[in-house]
Amino acid sequence: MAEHDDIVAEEDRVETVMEQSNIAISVRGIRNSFGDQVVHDGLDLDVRKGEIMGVVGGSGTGKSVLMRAIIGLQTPDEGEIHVFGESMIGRSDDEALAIRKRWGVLFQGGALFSTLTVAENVEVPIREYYPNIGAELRDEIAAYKIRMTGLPAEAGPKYPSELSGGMKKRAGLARALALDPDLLFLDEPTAGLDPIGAAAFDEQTRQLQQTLGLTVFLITHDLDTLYSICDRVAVLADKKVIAVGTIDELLATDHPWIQEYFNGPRGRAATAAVTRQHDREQDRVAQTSPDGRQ
Ligand SMILES: Nc1ncnc2c1ncn2[C@@H]1O[C@H](COP(=O)(O)OP(=O)(O)OP(=O)(O)O)[C@@H](O)[C@H]1O
Repeated sequence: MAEHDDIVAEEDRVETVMEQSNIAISVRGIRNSFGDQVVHDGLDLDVRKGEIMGVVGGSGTGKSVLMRAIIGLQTPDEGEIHVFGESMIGRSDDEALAIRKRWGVLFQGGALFSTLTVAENVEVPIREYYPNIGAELRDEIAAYKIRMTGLPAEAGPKYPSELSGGMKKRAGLARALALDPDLLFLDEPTAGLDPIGAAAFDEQTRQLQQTLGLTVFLITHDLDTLYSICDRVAVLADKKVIAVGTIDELLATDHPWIQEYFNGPRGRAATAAVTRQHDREQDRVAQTSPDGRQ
């Protein structure tokens, strides 16, 4: 009997290790507060490697605070946060450095330095983390990242004030990609963009995620973004993550906020848009495949 228990315990341990090796971000039981205001209490979340995890919730539910806690800008009162298996809480800056180099962050609004050009902004993390890289290589990397995000090369010498909203977001994305990250944090990347610009930004994010094998933690209020590019969605409410899953899985829950959010008029419009897009793609495939010749 004891032997059987040992085998079961060992199997559980192996399963846990394997499961964890597939996890990029693990958050367990965190509590975040500001004075008397408790923003999170007992919040858990796992983000799998290689997925785009959308993070939604009403205004003030603590989506940005959660992101800031994961990247070490906010120290939780309690709980554990692991990124790529490394504990992020209670680490010195030096100890956290190796992990910090593996992520890039696009803050709300882009957060570009207004006195630096786009290229200089992209070079900031390179200067910070790799001070021995020379100016010529730094310039080359910046130019490459700028092109990668769909900006024209001429954007490099421009200042943020000379860019449109969409270009600013792309410049912020180029800076987030400067160190070839494995993990990308995007805080409301399409906020303030017109629908065409937002769809183009989503498409860019999806392409980058697929070609670079990125894991993406994406805070958004944009239903189109959730439907078109997120593999799973985490819903914040009541100081916790109340549900995680594909949109279909979330729709199967009966939480009133989730139902209201995804089944309200905007949710239905986003579903209809995705269905139309899907039908168009099916038609295109049917018309171009030899079997589908009409
Ligand atoms: N530095 C801070 N000091 C005090 N309170 C803060 C601080 N940062 C965030 N908060 C509070 O924490 C709560 C959660 O804020 P957060 O910005 O994470 O919300 P959010 O879900 O991202 O909201 P939104 O969707 O409106 O961007 C808010 O009530 C906010 O006022």
